[in-house]
Amino acid sequence: MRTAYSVETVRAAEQALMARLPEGALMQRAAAGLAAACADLLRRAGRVYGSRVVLLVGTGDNGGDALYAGARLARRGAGVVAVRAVPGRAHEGGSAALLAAGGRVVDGGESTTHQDWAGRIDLVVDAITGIGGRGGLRPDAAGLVGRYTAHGAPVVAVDLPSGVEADTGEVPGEAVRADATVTFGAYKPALLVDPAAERAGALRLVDIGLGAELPGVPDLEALQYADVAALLPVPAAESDKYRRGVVGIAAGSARYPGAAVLAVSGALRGGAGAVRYAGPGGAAVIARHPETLVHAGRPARAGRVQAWVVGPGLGDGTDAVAAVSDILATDVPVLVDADGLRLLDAEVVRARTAPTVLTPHAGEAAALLGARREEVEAGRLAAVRELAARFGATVLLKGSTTLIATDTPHTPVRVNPTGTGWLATAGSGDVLSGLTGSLLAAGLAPLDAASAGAYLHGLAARRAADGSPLAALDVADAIPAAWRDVRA
Ligand SMILES: NC(=O)C1=CN([C@@H]2O[C@H](COP(=O)(O)OP(=O)(O)OC[C@H]3O[C@@H](n4cnc5c(N)ncnc54)[C@H](O)[C@@H]3O)[C@@H](O)[C@H]2O)[C@@H](O)CC1
Ligand SMILES: [K+]
Repeated sequence: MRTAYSVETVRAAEQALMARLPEGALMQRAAAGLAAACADLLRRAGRVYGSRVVLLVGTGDNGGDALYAGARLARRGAGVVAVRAVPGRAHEGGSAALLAAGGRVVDGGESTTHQDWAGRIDLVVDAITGIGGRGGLRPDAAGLVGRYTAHGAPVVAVDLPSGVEADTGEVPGEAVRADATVTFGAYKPALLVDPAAERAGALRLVDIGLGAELPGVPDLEALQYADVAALLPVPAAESDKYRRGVVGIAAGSARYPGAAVLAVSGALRGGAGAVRYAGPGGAAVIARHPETLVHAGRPARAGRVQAWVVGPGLGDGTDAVAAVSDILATDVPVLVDADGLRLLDAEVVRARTAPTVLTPHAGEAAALLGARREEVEAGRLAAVRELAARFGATVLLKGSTTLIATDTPHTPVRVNPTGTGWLATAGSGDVLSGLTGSLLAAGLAPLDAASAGAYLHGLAARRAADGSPLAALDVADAIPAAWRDVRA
């Protein structure tokens, strides 16, 4: 499990650890890890000796980390120039160390030899702000970043790309775009949540001994292969199709019969023992998936299921309204997606005795919150938490970073690490809801079903796309391969 902690938690842990260590020890650990990461990058393109490194340093400890790391690189023969974002102000001990190692310290506006390096810089280290940064880069700092990154040298961010909001992943103004980020002690939420995360590049976590001081429950967590493998249902010797779980799908309409086929295609690969379809798309479903149990009438009369999926392609006619109300009235877990979300009443969802999972994209989430789509995209973490609280539900917010939150206090928000831009294709959400519903029917808890579903779906999409456009059914067809990857 990859975990991330808020700034407040990281600072508290650092305080506790620092109290037991000699002055400056933590910064030295951070600097050693940063220097090693920079040296790796320099070696990949050539060698450390004789390379040219520019450190963009702010006034705080983030700059201090870079200055001490720069001193280490200078001692290995790199040419290192620290450029101060604020004239005359940078971490004193770090500046002295760099100077003593043969590096230089200059102000942003100064005309010095390092400017002749333009186009010949091997590495830019961004250390303007770390967890102490607020409100996007200030204009002079942004100007400095623009000047030194214009020639395309690789950029390594220290702790965080400067200008992003550490706790939320928001990017309120100008921010650094890094090729790699070397972070200390723990991941911060911004490193896992877009739009900040896509500015961080490859992540490297440096152990500074903070682990024992961090609380057991993080703010965010991202499942990895082994975590997903442990969640996936495996049929026991005595299992039969009913014991493995039956998932009901209420999707599709005369206008959108394809949504029924897509949701069923996801559900068939999700571990439930049988898929029951209720709605007007039965003929299309059977034509593609003859193993489905179809029912043409209202879901209430479709027979017993262990979980329902309602919404994809349902439209907003009287049948759609009836399907949503029938299904929300049941005492089994329900996943509501797409058109179903437009017919939701928060009070009805809150009053349910069994769990409810909502799977909106940013536009649907915005409609549920009464906000603008851009607001949801800019503040994904706040949006998913707010929706979970308002509806008393588990909410999977789809998008460039898919997030899953529950309304249970002190439960980390899950970040899905898989996926591909090619997944932004019509019908792929229908496959995800079928798949996740199937995992619910197989007995996974809502948070686990949603996060394992998103993980498999993203992995299947990567396999199916392999660098080319894909269709939603391709994603469904690749789910078994993704499942095998995870369990391998
Ligand atoms: N606290 C600790 O124990 C450790 C901290 N470390 C480093 O220290 C960093 C935190 O240091 P600080 O608390 O000094 O804070 P930072 O160095 O992250 O930033 C604070 C400084 O940046 C300026 N600033 C804030 N917002 C700005 C903006 N938008 N544009 C330009 N300048 C801005 C502030 O005026 C302040 O002087 C961490 O991110 C990490 O890199 C590491 O050395 C490991 C140990
Ligand atoms: K930084």
